[in-house]
Amino acid sequence: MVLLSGSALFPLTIPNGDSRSARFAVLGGKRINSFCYKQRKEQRKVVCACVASPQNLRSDESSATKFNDSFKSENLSTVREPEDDSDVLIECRNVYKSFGEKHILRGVSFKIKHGEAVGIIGPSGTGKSTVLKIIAGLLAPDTGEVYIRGRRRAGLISDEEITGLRIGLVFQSAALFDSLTVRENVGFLLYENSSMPDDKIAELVTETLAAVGLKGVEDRLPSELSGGMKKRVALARSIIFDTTQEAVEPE
Ligand SMILES: Nc1ncnc2c1ncn2[C@@H]1O[C@H](COP(=O)(O)OP(=O)(O)OP(=O)(O)O)[C@@H](O)[C@H]1O
Repeated sequence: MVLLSGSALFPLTIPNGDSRSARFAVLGGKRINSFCYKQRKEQRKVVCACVASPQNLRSDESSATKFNDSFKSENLSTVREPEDDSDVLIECRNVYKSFGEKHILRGVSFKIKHGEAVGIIGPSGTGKSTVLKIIAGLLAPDTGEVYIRGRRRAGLISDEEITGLRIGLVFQSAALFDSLTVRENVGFLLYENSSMPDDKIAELVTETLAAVGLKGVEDRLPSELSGGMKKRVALARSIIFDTTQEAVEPE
């Protein structure tokens, strides 16, 4: 599962997406239509894409309230309610999150089924990335619960042993290691935590980069890439993380 965060990720093709449909939930604004993209592989992914309107720069409490009202009442919970809860991969139940006096999330509830693609759209500062960070386990909610495959996620990333599930989060800023090449960035987890031979890792890196539309950049440093290329490299890194679970040795 790969989560994407940030408006600058678009337009971006979604590799290996298998969703039959995708949904958008809108934070702090009007809902737009769901969209579909073509099935390309059997592998299942959930992609949460956050898109904020660049001209609507609000981060105050009123926009947060709107966001959550909209989020809860007319979007994720009602666009397409899963008929069968056994197929629910992610559930947020009445999640609240504040930063100091800023009440960002106020009772966010939704379910995402296995294989669905969901986008969260809304003005800047309304909490889209915060939702993703809570799902990924990088932030703990103040109150409320997050369930992944029916198991409660209690907090930060190290707390979970949810069998067979890894979450890759592509940040708005690509968060690459500046001093490592593209190959080393994308293959980082495998170089550090697997016994896979280097040439096999290099091969996987090249394949995954090709899947996100990048060829021949393996030996470049992040500083030699454009902003969009950096994001694709970050996406490739998340995909490798997602697709090579068996090769990675537990710490
Ligand atoms: N660690 C933090 N400490 C304090 N405030 C934070 C923290 N993380 C987020 N915020 C605040 O929470 C609000 C929501 O942030 P978030 O990044 O979730 O918004 P967003 O909807 O993803 O915005 P954008 O579209 O601009 O990326 C913002 O006002 C932000 O300043």
